[in-house]
Amino acid sequence: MPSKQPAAIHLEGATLEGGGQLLRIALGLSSLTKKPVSITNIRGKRSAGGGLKAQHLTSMLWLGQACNARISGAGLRSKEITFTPNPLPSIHQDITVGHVSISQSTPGSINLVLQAVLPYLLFSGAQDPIQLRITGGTNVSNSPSYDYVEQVLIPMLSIVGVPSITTSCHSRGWSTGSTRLGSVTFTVTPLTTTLPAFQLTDRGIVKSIRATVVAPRDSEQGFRDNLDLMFEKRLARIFSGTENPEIHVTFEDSHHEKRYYLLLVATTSTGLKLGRDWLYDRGVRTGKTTQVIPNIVRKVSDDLITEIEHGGCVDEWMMDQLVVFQALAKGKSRVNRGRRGGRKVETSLHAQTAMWVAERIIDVKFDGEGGCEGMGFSPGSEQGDVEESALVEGVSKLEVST
Ligand SMILES: Nc1ncnc2c1ncn2[C@@H]1O[C@H](COP(=O)(O)OP(=O)(O)OP(=O)(O)O)[C@@H](O)[C@H]1O
Repeated sequence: MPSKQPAAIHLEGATLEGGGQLLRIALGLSSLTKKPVSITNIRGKRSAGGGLKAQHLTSMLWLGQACNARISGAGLRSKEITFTPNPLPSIHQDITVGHVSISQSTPGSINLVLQAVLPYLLFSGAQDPIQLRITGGTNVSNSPSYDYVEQVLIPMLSIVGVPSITTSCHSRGWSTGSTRLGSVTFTVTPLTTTLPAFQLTDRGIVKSIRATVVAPRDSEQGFRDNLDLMFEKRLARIFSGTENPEIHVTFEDSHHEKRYYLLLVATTSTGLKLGRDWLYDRGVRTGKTTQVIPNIVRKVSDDLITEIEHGGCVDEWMMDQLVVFQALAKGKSRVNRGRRGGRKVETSLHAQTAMWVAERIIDVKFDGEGGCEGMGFSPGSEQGDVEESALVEGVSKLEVST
């Protein structure tokens, strides 16, 4: 006999970090497990009233289509949604044919859309690589840049056992001062078996640093000189214990006087990546650029040294971005977050939020020390609570009501 559809799991959107990440993780896990979720007070800790921005709405609509969900409340600035995946087995046609295209008409972060849909694509049960093309912003404040995703996130996912993800950036899109959108293709190889538990416990020593600068052409020499000076002064702190440290600097013209971006990535002897960056895309006026470059170099190198000196295996951003994979992996994964001032590095608010959401939607528990016994999600499996639902009959395509 068909069982009743379970009540939606309610999440208060202002909890902990109270931003868009709560929604992305909730919808990603709901789409996979088929458990309905309702979120109220969406982005309740953000200014300007919160609610869904275009980036969040786009991600939700795509996930809704992918898992054949019934959605209520889908609209810009909406503060309340209910997302009810169709529990019947299905795999979206775009995934089966291996081409997914997600277009944004504003420079909303491409990489946050990726964050929303990646777990679904990886665990979809698809057999072949999927080309995922997303338009929007590649370098957007308060989000992972394209460069961070390529140089830190993807290598770290590979270390934890996620199959190959390759990227190709067709054009950059910045969060201000442009109508030009960026465009990136990610080629994602889905998992064919459960993701095994992973152990990020041994940090090793820093062997190399890569500096990526994207800035106006006439600032290239200034960046190179300031980076040289910084490495000279801080070599011992960055490369403590390394005999032949490697430093690579790459420069790309941002073609705009107000667009400055610097990413520093440390690679350790155990292959781990720690990254810190700065996006300076406004408020730079001619004549003041002499101050901008040293300030950016100082800020980013200070932040990277803080990450290096805690001795942990992840930087602040990676800490929350790995949570969903720990939750879905099979067995106990551990992430060493390092120590600062004689105490363990605190769980970031973003990471606490991701854990809170995962614990509410799936049966996992984080131990507060970087450990979690994951649920062992099988790619393509139907893990919702509903056996067969009469209630969702007729839901064969995305339904959106505002
Ligand atoms: N400089 C950065 N490098 C890498 N990742 C970053 C960086 N800044 C933020 N992030 C990541 O971006 C995500 C931001 O989530 P958050 O909820 O704050 O964003 P959002 O969807 O833009 O929502 P909101 O507009 O509500 O802040 C987190 O996963 C965080 O780790």
